[in-house]
Amino acid sequence: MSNSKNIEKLEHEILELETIFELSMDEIFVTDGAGNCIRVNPACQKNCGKSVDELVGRNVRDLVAEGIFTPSATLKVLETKEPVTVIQTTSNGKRLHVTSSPVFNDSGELIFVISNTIDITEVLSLKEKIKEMEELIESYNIQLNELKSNNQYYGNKIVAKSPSIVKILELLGRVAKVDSTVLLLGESGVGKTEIARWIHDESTRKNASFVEINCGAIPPNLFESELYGYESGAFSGSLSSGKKGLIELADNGTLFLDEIGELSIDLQTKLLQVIQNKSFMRVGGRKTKKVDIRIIAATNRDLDKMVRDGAFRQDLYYRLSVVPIEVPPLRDRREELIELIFSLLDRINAKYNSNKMLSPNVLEELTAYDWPGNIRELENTLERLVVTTDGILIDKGLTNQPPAKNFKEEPKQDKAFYDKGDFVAELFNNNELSLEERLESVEKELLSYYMKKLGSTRKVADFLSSSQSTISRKCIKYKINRPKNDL
Ligand SMILES: Nc1ncnc2c1ncn2[C@@H]1O[C@H](COP(=O)(O)OP(=O)(O)OP(=O)(O)O)[C@@H](O)[C@H]1O
Repeated sequence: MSNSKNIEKLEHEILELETIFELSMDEIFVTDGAGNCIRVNPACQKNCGKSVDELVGRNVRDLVAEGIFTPSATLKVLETKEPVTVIQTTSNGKRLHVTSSPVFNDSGELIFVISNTIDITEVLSLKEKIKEMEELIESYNIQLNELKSNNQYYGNKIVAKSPSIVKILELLGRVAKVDSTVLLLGESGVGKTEIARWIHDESTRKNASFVEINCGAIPPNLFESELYGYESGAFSGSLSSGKKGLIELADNGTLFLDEIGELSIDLQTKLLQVIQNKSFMRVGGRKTKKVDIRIIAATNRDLDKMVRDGAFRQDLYYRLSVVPIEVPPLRDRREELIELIFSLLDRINAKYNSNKMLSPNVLEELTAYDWPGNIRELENTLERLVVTTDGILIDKGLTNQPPAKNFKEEPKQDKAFYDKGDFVAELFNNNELSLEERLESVEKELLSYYMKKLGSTRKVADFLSSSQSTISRKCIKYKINRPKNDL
């Protein structure tokens, strides 16, 4: 090959190498054997905030002394004459992975140090986040195991850590074995139903039914047929086979009379007869039936005052309050707030097949809040946090969304539904209607009522213990108006 051809080839190779050097996204930093920068590519600007001109000619000792980067892999190579890798921090906060290698001449003198630098700021910050998350999971696991072992005596479902609840459950554990009637008093959402179920599960009746009657939700004109059942042909529209009432369904088990304070005096009288005689007669029947039931009643009303005001029968009150128990509100049970939060979160995660966790900040916010709506309000709030958070970590708490209202409380006090006597009469008296049509008209009436009252499918689903998708589907089916912003 001629000389000129050789020069041309060399020039081409130099151009090729220079282009690679200039365009490399990773920084290449070259010093002489004394640590003076003789070459660096433009990638240095984003790594340490200095341009090529500001670095070439400078000694690495000065650059380290000025805090432009530290530590220097070049200096270590100058000391050890060996290739070195370090994690470097620069003056503009970047974290760099730097590998430096020595280059020797034929006489073994170190003539260059060549450093290759990769920006790993993002990788390191992700690594730190993963480590934090792992530590968080570990701390939650420890807390969870502690909670589980503390809670063994009361089973996994019911949280009992505060001295007041522990005392109540100890007493009720003994009462559960005998058939004494228990009256559970306390604000709405404090866990009266949960405790009633627990008594049933602890009793010898646990293999028979636990039948819950919400006394405030049964329309008065259906009370007898619901509670006592009816014989075939008892009234037009009744099932030809007759129907067992709730009292009969609870035979050998527990009858839980929730919201007992909502019963009218007339219905109180009927109930008293059942409790006294442990017997009843189906509507349209001729024979009384004996039942073996254990009664537990609950209310958030002041029954004592209702008796004084003549709104509740004194004899029924005495019958029910053999063992009266005042369930304290959540604000007086702060010791078990964290346990409750974890237990409810577990339940909600299982419901949504998710695995969300609370950040320490949100946990702190939840434990500092007063929870006027008690455990149900806490449960609703947690459920909302779970369904509205995208990632696995719930890190936005109450400040961004006010705690869920205690939806169940409001309509329970409202008697508007009971005024629909005509609607109920039509259901029973219009013989043209099939069973399907009658059921649909009840469903439509219920949903229109609660949509008006509560204003969103989510709240109605919550109140009626259904899913939001079911309520939405039924609203569409029955052409029930939904607010524009209904989520
Ligand atoms: N000790 C507890 N441990 C775990 N969950 C609980 C506990 N107490 C209550 N809950 C949960 O809190 C919610 C409200 O409790 P519950 O329905 O028993 O309250 P309540 O006093 O009967 O309310 P209301 O008077 O409105 O009927 C339920 O979802 C229940 O499962």
